[in-house]
Amino acid sequence: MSGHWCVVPAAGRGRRFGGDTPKQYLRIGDKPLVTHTLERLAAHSRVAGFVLVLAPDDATWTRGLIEVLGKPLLIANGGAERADSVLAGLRALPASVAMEHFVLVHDAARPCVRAEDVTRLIERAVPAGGGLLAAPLRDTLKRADGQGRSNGTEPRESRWRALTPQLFRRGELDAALAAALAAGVAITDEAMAMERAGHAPLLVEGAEDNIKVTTPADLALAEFLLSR
Ligand SMILES: Nc1ccn([C@@H]2O[C@H](COP(=O)(O)OP(=O)(O)OP(=O)(O)O)[C@@H](O)[C@H]2O)c(=O)n1
Ligand SMILES: C[C@](O)(CO)[C@H](O)COP(=O)(O)O
Repeated sequence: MSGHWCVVPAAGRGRRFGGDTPKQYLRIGDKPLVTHTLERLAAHSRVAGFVLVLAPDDATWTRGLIEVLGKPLLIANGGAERADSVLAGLRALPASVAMEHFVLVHDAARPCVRAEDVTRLIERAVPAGGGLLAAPLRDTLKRADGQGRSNGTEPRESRWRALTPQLFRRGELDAALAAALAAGVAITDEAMAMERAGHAPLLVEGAEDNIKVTTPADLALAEFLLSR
């Protein structure tokens, strides 16, 4: 059974997190957040290797930092936005990864991803032509008026929160991201670029605890989740 390479965007600055150290290099226990993410994915039998996308000036953070057991790890330079970084990562994949082969994209900032969710995504999204882990919205959704008050309630039926990994054919995702970036469209996940290109990504329900570390409170929650 063949494996899938994974592009891991890790070139962000963590502005919402604050502080001088980009959040992906903050330590949880004895290792940086990004290493937890890579090791969790590397333990999955269907993950073949990684392209880790780093900010060009992050070399000092990564020296000797990333030991991922037993799987190839390539490095690519990230861009201004996450979508730029993901496209750079796709273009750094080995030539052995054919354009029709499915590749995973997973945020470095999501260290709690569950192996069974990655398995479910691969098994369901490959036959469907591509898809993403997502969680159905279970809270009531309010629309803010800009002055800190609610001025309405959004329908939550058929509303899902996109997670990662997301899984698409290398060539189709490259083309969709390149087209969206060329058109100046602000793309926040791979599925958005694929939707814009006319695809219908499969929503594969994933665990709510596959959190993205965005704020200090998220880091504390990730530390708890990883300690279980
Ligand atoms: N130009 C960018 C921006 C983000 N990312 C990565 O994409 C993932 C999700 O992005 P986010 O959580 O927004 O991280 P930051 O962009 O660092 O956060 P902020 O928006 O608060 O600066 C992270 O692993 C981040 O490192 C990236 O590779 N390249
Ligand atoms: C890709 C993502 O994690 C799906 O929810 C999210 O869009 C990333 O957003 P960010 O602002 O780049 O963290």
